[in-house]
Amino acid sequence: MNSKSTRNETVNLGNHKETLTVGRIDYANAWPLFHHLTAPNMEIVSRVPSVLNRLLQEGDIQVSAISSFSYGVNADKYLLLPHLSVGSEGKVNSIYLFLKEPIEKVQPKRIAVSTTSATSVNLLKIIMTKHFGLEPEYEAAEPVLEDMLEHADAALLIGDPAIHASWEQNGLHRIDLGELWNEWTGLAMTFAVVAVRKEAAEAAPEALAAIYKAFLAGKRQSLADLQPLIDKACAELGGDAAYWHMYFTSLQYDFGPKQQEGLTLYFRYAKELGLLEHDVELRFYQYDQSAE
Ligand SMILES: C=C(O[C@@H]1C=C(C(=O)O)C=C[C@H]1O)C(=O)O
Repeated sequence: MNSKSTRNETVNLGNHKETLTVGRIDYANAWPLFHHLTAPNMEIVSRVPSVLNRLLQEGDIQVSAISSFSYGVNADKYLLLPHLSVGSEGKVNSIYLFLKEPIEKVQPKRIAVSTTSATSVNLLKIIMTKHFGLEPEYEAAEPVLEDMLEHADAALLIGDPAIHASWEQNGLHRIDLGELWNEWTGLAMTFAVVAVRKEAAEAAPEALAAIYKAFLAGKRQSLADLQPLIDKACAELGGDAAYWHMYFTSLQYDFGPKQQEGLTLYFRYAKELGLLEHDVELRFYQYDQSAE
């Protein structure tokens, strides 16, 4: 083999194995999907959900965990990676509306909502309108509870800041949005999905197949032994092992018929209220082992 053909071989390999950038949600809720995720031809960027939503929408990254609402907005451009999500059927423990007064007693007029969220902000609007029959004003705010409540009657937090606020003795009332959704509709709620841009799925099928396989393997490994995640959470976020065991086992990471039913109803309500412009169909990436 002369040096020319060797070089060509390398170039060909390079074309086939394009690198994809994968967006990772920067909160504990997504750790079971990402903690063990490794694949060749992959770079990872860690951000809060709203930033990942924008990076994937603008094509700056090709694959990402995103707010499920953002899938609803961009469904024509994305495919869902099957069997991957972050959600709950009941308490989610990290998506809370904190209120100065119980909602049965005082109707909130102004609600500050975290700039990091898309799914939960719109879920809150659905719940306020359709469940409580209320039309409060919403203002986007950085996720700092005290500041949010300076000008508002209630505040929506998600992710790690919501967990930390739930540990404080702040005298606030709180509503767990996953729990309320489940009591109201009887269904599960999916807050995050993992999506790929269609053109990336076409351009880099091998890299995508390898990353998808790594996602499934990494999730399986995380759920088979939660201890490394629990240890990391105690060290980085505080709290004790019992709390984090409860937290990771309350969340759901699959995206089966139950989760799809709940998310489909959420998209229907969002469309009814004008929060989404279109009906949303769930369309999936077809994993093809021979593509690897
Ligand atoms: C479970 C959670 O769900 C998160 C909520 C999101 C949203 O509201 O847009 C996005 C991603 C999820 O990881 C959480 O915040 O803890």
